Amino acid sequence: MSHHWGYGTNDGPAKWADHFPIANGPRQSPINIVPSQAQFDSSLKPLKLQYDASTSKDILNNGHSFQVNFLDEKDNAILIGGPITGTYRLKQFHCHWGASDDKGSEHTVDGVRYPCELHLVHWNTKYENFNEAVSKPDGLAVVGVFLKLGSANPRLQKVLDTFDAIKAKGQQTTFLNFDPKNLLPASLNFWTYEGSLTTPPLYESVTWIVLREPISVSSAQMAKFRSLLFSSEGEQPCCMCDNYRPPQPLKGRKVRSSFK
Ligand SMILES: Cc1cc(=S)c(O)co1
Ligand SMILES: [Zn+2]
Repeated sequence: MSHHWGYGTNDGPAKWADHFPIANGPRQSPINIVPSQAQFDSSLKPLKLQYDASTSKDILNNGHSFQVNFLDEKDNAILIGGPITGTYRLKQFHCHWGASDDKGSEHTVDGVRYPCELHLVHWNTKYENFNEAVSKPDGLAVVGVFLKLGSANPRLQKVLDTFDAIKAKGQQTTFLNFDPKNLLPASLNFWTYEGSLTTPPLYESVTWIVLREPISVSSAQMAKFRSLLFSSEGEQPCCMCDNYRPPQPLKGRKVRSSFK
């Protein structure tokens, strides 16, 4: 049976180890990235996000975040190159954000927190499907993109415009023809390290690819993220915010960079 977990005082990140002991494992995420300690690796290939024929399906409030789901029966939207070998398919993207603009990202850079972090989740097609891949050491590759306070982001606005239809946990609405490539920054320079899901079950199955260049988000757009609810319709409304896990111990892991 899947155990209830959340981001509150009684069920939040500090309590996750009670039911998911891997929370104290050797390759947990997120981490604080220290650029001066990252090692440039010239063997890293350029990152390729081939999303041309991406087929978004719907957008869901799953009680932890919003999630845009993609058809992944074919190689419509794939990730190749970078630190990975083989082909990984885009399954979904979601975000983590704060109750105020001074926090919200999961990864930090020299201790700096962004108001929001976007995760594009891909699974290794050497496995049958996402559910097979999600628990394997080389099962997933997640591209992380920081959102930095600034001008309003018109591409992001298309996602935010669906939020009134998915305000409560369990609500879902059709969301077709959205190309997440439009959410990427100009530069695909990245840091990479071996880590985990940042939510239970916290499987240590993720090759993390964190882009150095953030994309912009306005304070008003951040307020729209916070209009979502953790709670279901009819329950006491609980604002969906601070749905981020703080940085975890590096435990000797190396962070590599694709740039000098
Ligand atoms: C599969 C998956 C990955 C991440 S990073 C998350 O937050 C939830 O689910
Ligand atoms: Zn995530």
